[in-house]
Amino acid sequence: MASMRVHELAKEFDMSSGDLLDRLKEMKIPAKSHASMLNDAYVDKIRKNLEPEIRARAGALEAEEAAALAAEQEEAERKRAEEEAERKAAREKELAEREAARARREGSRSDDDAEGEEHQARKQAPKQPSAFASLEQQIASEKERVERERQEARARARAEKAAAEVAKKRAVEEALRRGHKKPAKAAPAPVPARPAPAPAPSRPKNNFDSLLSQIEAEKQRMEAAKSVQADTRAPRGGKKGKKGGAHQVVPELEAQMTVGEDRYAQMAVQAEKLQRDKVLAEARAAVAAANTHEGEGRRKKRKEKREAEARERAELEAIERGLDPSLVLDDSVVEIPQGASVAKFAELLGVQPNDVIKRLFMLGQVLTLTQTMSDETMELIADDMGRKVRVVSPEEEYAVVYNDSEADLKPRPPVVTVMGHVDHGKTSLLDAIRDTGVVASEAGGITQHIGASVVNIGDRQITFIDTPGHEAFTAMRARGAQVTDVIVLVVAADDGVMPQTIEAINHAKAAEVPIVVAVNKIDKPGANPDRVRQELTEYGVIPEEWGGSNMFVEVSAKKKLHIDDLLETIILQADVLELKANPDASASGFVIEANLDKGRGPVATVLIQRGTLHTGDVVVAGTSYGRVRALVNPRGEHVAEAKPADPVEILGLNSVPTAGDEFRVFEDERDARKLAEERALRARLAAQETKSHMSLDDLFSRIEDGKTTDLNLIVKADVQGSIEALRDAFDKMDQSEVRINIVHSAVGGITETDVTLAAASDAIIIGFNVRPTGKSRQQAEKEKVDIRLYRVIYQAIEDINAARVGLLSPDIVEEDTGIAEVRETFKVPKVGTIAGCYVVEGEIHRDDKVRIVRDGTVIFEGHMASLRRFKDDVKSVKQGYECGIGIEKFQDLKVGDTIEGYQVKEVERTE
Ligand SMILES: Nc1nc2c(ncn2[C@@H]2O[C@H](COP(=O)(O)OP(=O)(O)OP(=O)(O)O)[C@@H](O)[C@H]2O)c(=O)[nH]1
Repeated sequence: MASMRVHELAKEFDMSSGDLLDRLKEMKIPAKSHASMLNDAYVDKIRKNLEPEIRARAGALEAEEAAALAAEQEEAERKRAEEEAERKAAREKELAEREAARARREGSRSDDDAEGEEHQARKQAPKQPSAFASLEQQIASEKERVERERQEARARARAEKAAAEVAKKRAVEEALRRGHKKPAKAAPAPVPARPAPAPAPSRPKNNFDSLLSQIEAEKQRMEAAKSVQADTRAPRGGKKGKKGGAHQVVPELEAQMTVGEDRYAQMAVQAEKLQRDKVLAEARAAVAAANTHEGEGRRKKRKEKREAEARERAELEAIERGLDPSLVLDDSVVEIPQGASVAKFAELLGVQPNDVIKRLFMLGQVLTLTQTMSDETMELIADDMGRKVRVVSPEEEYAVVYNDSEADLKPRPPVVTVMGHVDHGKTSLLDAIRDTGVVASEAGGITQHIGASVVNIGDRQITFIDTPGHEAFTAMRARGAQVTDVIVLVVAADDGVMPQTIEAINHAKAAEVPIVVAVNKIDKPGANPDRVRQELTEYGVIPEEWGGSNMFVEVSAKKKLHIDDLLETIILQADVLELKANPDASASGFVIEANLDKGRGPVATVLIQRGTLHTGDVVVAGTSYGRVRALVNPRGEHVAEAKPADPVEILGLNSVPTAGDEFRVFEDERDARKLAEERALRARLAAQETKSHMSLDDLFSRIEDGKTTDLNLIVKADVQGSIEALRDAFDKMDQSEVRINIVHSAVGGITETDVTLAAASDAIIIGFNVRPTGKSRQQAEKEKVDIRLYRVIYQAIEDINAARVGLLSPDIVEEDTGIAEVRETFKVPKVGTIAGCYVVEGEIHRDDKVRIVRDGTVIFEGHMASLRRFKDDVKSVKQGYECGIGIEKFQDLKVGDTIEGYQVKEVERTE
């Protein structure tokens, strides 16, 4: 036996669910609502407990019903008898009255016998009442019949209802007895054979005052009945099924209607059927609605099921991949700063750093917590973890847009770059300008090379970028550093327009910078300034006096002729440009030169473009940052501030920035540090990412073998300008066969890290006026990293070009002999400085050429003046011995310097 719900059981017992719940409570059977499920045991117990009660109730109901029925029947009988008596009395009274009237009429007729035929006819009229009397009787009997039938129908309905109730109770008893889940379906509700008739038309009054009105009423009733009947037989086109339609046709019902059956009964049956249909229709609609609802519910459930399955799959996958499943379900994108360390990456993703390290290891990358991850690696690892990340560059993070109002802008000096063909006199002209300007008046002629100079003409200032030539200009521009307002194009009057003159014009035009032409060397006999003017017109540089827009000045750098004119012309050109900047803001600009100063540490010359820079300001310049310890102007003076277009040296940076780097003052030192460190990490990473192995000697054979098309270089130099110049030269090389990549470049000696990086990225190290420091040389030998040292750029370019075509075999090579370390220095009168040294490597010879290396940088090259052991001159000193060394024309030896001995040897070409 299955379980049942409370309401089902309540129905079985013909009681309300509430009542049953109360009883269940008494029986201590747990059930909360009508929908609560009752198990078999409880159902049995309930039945057992309630059976007597139900039985008794059914019995009581039966007796009660029988008594009520009897009383009702008795009452109906009594009423009927009363009515019958009333009717009889009325009829008798009426008959008596009629008899009396007739008697009266008989008496008067004997008095009126003499009246005529016509009168007789009229007199016969009183015979009419007898006809009406018959009709009256008919009406009365009809009314009587209707009333009787009505009474009988009522009694029958009551009896049937009582019988149905009794049957139902019996069924319940039967069910209880048989233990059925549900009682036998209760007898269908008896359809009253003769339900209450349709409302009768206005009932005639007992005294029948107006027979005509009664007749009329009867007619109306008949008509009404007829119309009802007609309606019930209306054509099938009727609005079948319309809610609330009282006279709809039910075809199956029509068939049920027997011709002889009482019309009212038929109508009642039909009404009931209609009612049932209506209920059914409503039920169907409700079911349909429920189905629709259920449909939606099902769809929703299906969707939820699908989602749950997908989630489950993702979770399983995550578990298989060793992930925290909850992370997989997180769709949000995490922003990670570029160059983030493993620890930072893990922290931002909210994952275990060990997990990240493990995954990195699986990818073949062995990184520690503090090591940085590349953009690609971060994305790979994140993807591996089922996460989404977006790598944000520091520039993006700290992006800033300057928006100065017109009122804040003040006039500023112009910034000028000198360009021109080789040997046309750029350097000489700059020197001449400096001599003309205030610098020339400085005592002792000490000039401070900071990468830019300032000259004053009256109360006007002009800033010159010291590095002449378009290489530096282009290199700066390539890095987004547009610092030049005016270009002075130097053209030798005796030589005219040459290839680099044209290049310079093109660069100036590309940068949309106006050109002032300095026709130089006019002191020379073969000088022809007009020819220069003429030639320049071909390249769109047209003198003002010829209707163009370019100002021309004829000068002699050597003889310092018309230098003032040139400066005034530059001022004029600047006035045309209306150069302005906001001086009342935090400073920003570009690094134009940077190096590592022996005594002062990292030094950067910056050109202020906006705002005013003060000592004590916190700045970021490329990957460097720091608080400005001192500001030095081009005259070597310490200044408290620098304004727009001022070049100034910054002391206090933590490292050497790169020429072309943007610099900016930060309010918060922590932000400055963060940006700089992130940039530095990114730079290191970029260097680390390139991997392969290379030597300049086998470049050609590799190209032939089709093994490589890349030449990776690490460039170290004493000044940034050399790096930029080399980079620019490489950019111009034909790279169709060999692509040259500078994977890392910096100012300073060649370190062990450089060698490691070179080994990792299969790069060659190129050094300009720098030397390997510490154990880097040994490491390079061990790792077979090719280190090439040069003094001039063109040698490096020549070598690389030669290597590309397999011609690399230098005629002359420098062979290192030995290295001595300066442990002490002595001032010897009339001789100069003598270094007390210790030979750490090889054997150093008296006739060796020497390099003096300090902090990895070659600070001097020359010859030995003396080599002594104790007081004796010796020819050589071997590793592990002490000696005294004097250097020709160099007295600045310091403890910690290394003296490298080498010999220049001719080597036969190997091709
Ligand atoms: N007669 C004469 N000689 C000049 C003049 N200006 C420069 N020179 C000479 O021209 C040569 C080249 O001068 P630089 O100033 O080195 O020329 P540059 O354009 O800087 O050369 P690079 O740096 O090699 O591109 C030097 O020997 C100068 O002395 C001048 O006005 N008259």
